[in-house]
Amino acid sequence: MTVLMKAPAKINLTLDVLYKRTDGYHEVEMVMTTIDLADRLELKPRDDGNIVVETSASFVPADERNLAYQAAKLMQERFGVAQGVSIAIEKHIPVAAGLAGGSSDAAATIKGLNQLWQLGLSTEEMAALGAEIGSDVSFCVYGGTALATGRGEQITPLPGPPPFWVVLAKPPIGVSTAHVYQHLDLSRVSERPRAKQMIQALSEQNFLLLVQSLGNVLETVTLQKYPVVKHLKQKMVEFGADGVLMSGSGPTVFALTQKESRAQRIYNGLKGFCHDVYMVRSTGA
Ligand SMILES: C[C@@](CO)(OP(=O)(O)O)[C@H](O)COP(=O)(O)OP(=O)(O)OC[C@H]1O[C@@H](n2ccc(N)nc2=O)[C@H](O)[C@@H]1O
Ligand SMILES: Nc1ncnc2c1ncn2[C@@H]1O[C@H](COP(=O)(O)OP(=O)(O)O)[C@@H](O)[C@H]1O
Repeated sequence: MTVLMKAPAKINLTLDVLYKRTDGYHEVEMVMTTIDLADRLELKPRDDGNIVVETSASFVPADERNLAYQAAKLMQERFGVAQGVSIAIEKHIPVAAGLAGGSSDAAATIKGLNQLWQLGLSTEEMAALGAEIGSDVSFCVYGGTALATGRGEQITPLPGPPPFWVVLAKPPIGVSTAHVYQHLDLSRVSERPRAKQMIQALSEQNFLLLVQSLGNVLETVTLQKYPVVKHLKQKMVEFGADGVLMSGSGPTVFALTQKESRAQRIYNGLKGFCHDVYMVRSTGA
C-alpha cells in the first residue's frame, strides 16, 4: 500500500506576540490559513523497520533533521510499530520562508502514517503529536483556517475566508525563526494586529475587512534587518494589491486580491526583479 499526501503551505493573516514565556517560547495569537501551494509526499511501508527520507530539494536534509523523519520516528516509538517507512518528499514550498513547509511535511507524515499503520488517531491526537515536533505542526494537521494560541499549538478552527488570490514573493534570503523571535522588541510595535476583527471578517466573509485586519508584529524585526522585504511589499501595493503582509517570521511576503487579472499583474510585475514568485488561490475554506 502506498499513501499519497498533499502538504499545503500556510500564511499568517494576523500574528501577535503577547509576551515571552519562561520556557523561552513566546505566547502568540495568530490567524492562519492554508494556500494552494503544496509539497507532495509518498509514503511506502518498509519491513526492515527503517525510516528513509528522500527529498527533491538537495539542500533540505534527508536525515533525522528532516521534520517528516522526526514525525515518523515519534509515531513508530510512541505506538511500538515494527514497520518502517520510505518517505519521498517533492518540495514545492520554498524552504525557511515563513510558510511552514517543513511543518506541513511533518503533519502530512503523521496523517499518512495514521492511515498506513492503521492507528485510528483523532485529529486532536495527531495535532498533539505534531506539537512535539514544532509549534506550527498542529495547525498543519488541522489545515483550513484557524486561530492558533499558546506557542502556536493550540488550535481553534475558524470559518474559511472568502476566496482570494495570493501572490507570494520570497527574496533570496533565509530567515531563522528563533532569531526573529529573539530580537522582537514589543515596545517598538506601534499597532497591534487585530485578531478579533480578522475573525469577524471571516465570519462575515468580508474581504475588505479582512485586508484591513492584516498584521504581523514580526515585521518589525525582519523588515528592519532586510530592507528588500519592505521593498517587495511596496512593489506589491504599487502593482495593485488590496492587502500585503509578511508571512510568519518571513522573508516571504504576500499580496491578496480577489481579482485574477490584478493578481496576474502583481505576479508579472514582481517576476521582473524577484526569482521566487507564486500566484495561487486561498484554500482555507
Ligand atoms: C513564526 C511562525 C508563525 O507561524 O512560523 P514560521 O515563520 O516559522 O513559518 C511560528 O510561530 C514558528 O513556528 P515553528 O517554526 O514551528 O517554530 P518551532 O520550531 O516550534 O520553534 C523554533 C524557535 O522559534 C522560537 N519560537 C517559536 C514559537 C513561539 N511561539 N515562540 C518562539 O519563541 C523559539 O526560539 C524556538 O526555538
Ligand atoms: N521536510 C522539510 N522541508 C523543509 N525544510 C525542512 C524539512 N525538514 C527540516 N527542515 C529544515 O527546517 C528549517 C525550516 O524550514 P521550513 O519549515 O521550510 O521554514 P519555516 O519554518 O520558515 O516555514 C529549514 O532550515 C530546513 O533545513
